[in-house]
Amino acid sequence: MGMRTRVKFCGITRREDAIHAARLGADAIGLVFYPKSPRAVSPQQACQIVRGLPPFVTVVGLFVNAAARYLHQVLDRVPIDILQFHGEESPEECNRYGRPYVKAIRMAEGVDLLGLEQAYGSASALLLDTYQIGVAGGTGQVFDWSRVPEGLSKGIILAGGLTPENVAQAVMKVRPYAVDVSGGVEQNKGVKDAAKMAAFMRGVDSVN
Ligand SMILES: O=C(O)c1ccccc1NCC(=O)[C@H](O)[C@H](O)COP(=O)(O)O
Repeated sequence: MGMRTRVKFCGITRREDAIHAARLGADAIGLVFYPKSPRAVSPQQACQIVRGLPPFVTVVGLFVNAAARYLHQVLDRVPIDILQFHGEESPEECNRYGRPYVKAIRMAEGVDLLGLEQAYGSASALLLDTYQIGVAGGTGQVFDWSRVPEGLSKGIILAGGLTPENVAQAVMKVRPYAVDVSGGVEQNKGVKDAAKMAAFMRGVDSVN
């Protein structure tokens, strides 16, 4: 049996969704600190969401080209375990906070993943997300999974348009370290659907 694929539920805005994620055995929840996102949370909301979360559920703080000052403000207030940079942050910027981080790569045409893996050598993992002009992330669209090259040495976090229906196929095809989902388990933007979250976990477990 191979290693179990980790699961991250991203764009959590309600405490009950965070607790449900933990009960289902999710490995991580993502909080979006990007004011333009419909799933954005303030530091205060974030603290309420993670309060009472059981241990060993990783809290990921997602930022898009954020000012260092804002990022420090969030880190001072919210117990974040790992940063996710979802914009055009350079490796130097990602390293500036002395915290583990994941770098999101939008799968635009011609993207050189092997080169990016070298450039972001200090990243814990690369997160691969769908490229859509003018949208920073949370597109709800899949990209062509066959574009993930073999020979990457870091774990891949697969994102972009995953759903309870397609996640098993995605895991079989890409064999990622983890899968990351937002829109595919929502009722409305920012509001997760408990049944869809459970179905998503079952989809992942069906392959492991
Ligand atoms: O969720 C957002 O609104 C968002 C905005 C800007 C940058 C990133 C954003 N979300 C990132 C994610 O939630 C994940 O990449 C997600 O797994 C992909 O989203 P989805 O296709 O909806 O599953």
